[in-house]
Amino acid sequence: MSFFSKLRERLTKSSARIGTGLDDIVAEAAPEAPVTTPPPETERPGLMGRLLGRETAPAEPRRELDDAMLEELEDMLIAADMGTETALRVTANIAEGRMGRRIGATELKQALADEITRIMAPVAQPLPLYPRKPQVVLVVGVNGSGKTTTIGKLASQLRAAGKTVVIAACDTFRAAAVEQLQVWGDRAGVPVLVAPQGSDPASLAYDAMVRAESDGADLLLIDTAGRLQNRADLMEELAKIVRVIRKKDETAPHNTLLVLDATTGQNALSQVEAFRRMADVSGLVMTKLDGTARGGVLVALADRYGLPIHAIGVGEQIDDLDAFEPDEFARALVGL
Ligand SMILES: Nc1nc2c(ncn2[C@@H]2O[C@H](COP(=O)(O)OP(=O)(O)OP(=O)(O)O)[C@@H](O)[C@H]2O)c(=O)[nH]1
Repeated sequence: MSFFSKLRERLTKSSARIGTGLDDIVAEAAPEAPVTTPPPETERPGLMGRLLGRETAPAEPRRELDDAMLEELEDMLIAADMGTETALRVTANIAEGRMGRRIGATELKQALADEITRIMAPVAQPLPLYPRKPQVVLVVGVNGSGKTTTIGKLASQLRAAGKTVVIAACDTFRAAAVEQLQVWGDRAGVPVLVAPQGSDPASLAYDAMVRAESDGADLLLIDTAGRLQNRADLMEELAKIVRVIRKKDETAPHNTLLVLDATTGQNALSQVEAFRRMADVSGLVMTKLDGTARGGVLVALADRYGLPIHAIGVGEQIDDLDAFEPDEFARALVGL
């Protein structure tokens, strides 16, 4: 099943479903109100249909767009993790030119999808690849967000594109994390540099730079620890990794990817804040979009930070990393 049908399925099952929410908002005031405006061209039967006397589908319920309806819309978008500021702005834009008009759920969904696409389009950018060798990609994020999995998927895609890749397992604190990365490295056919548990991550990062340079690798992907609860330690650890890799290449790291778990909803926003304070985050990977109805948080993230979304995780398998397609995402999110 494709990601978007998976996402759509989740959204229709979930209590946070935007599409059904929009249907409900329109239906709420619709039954008593007589339909005074003709249905739009798209809802009228075509010429052939009229000639052949085909039945028209029953007219869609409509509701006059007023302040009360806008407020309901705003509340629903906030409940769908879009964040207050973004929900307000999106609602205001939808209202423009439509106030006082009777509108149906399809028009409302289309208008919302257009707004979401407009916000998301600028952030849909694949990971930029540079001629510089090795291109150093520092991968940050809290434990469990999907860093290891994402590095494995990314390494596999880069290899398939003909790039040579080296991975450094710089979360030396957790033996399980290192083992897991080795499994992913094997799957992707990419060497994984490891160090004994508890050893200095920065010294491993340095060794990895030496190895990547001597191998002539195109990219070095560096996994890091994600213990946000020890923020000061983590900040120092990341700063030290950056310091030592700059001894080999003062322009490194060339990308700092923040991996975010989409199922955490609004929490993703505070993780962006925290990691931006610790590292020069250059782009995002949103994982677990296959398992959530909280995709609205991507809109809030894009609207607030404008950080590129390089890829989305849509499952646990090696090829479950997709490019982010704003239009398809918006349509799936609103249930079109
Ligand atoms: N459904 C789904 N699961 C994912 C996705 N990405 C990662 N996971 C799962 O999320 C869990 C955590 O992923 P990891 O890659 O281990 O996360 P991590 O950030 O490296 O965490 P640590 O190893 O604890 O540092 C694993 O069970 C993954 O299989 C995704 O896109 N979709």
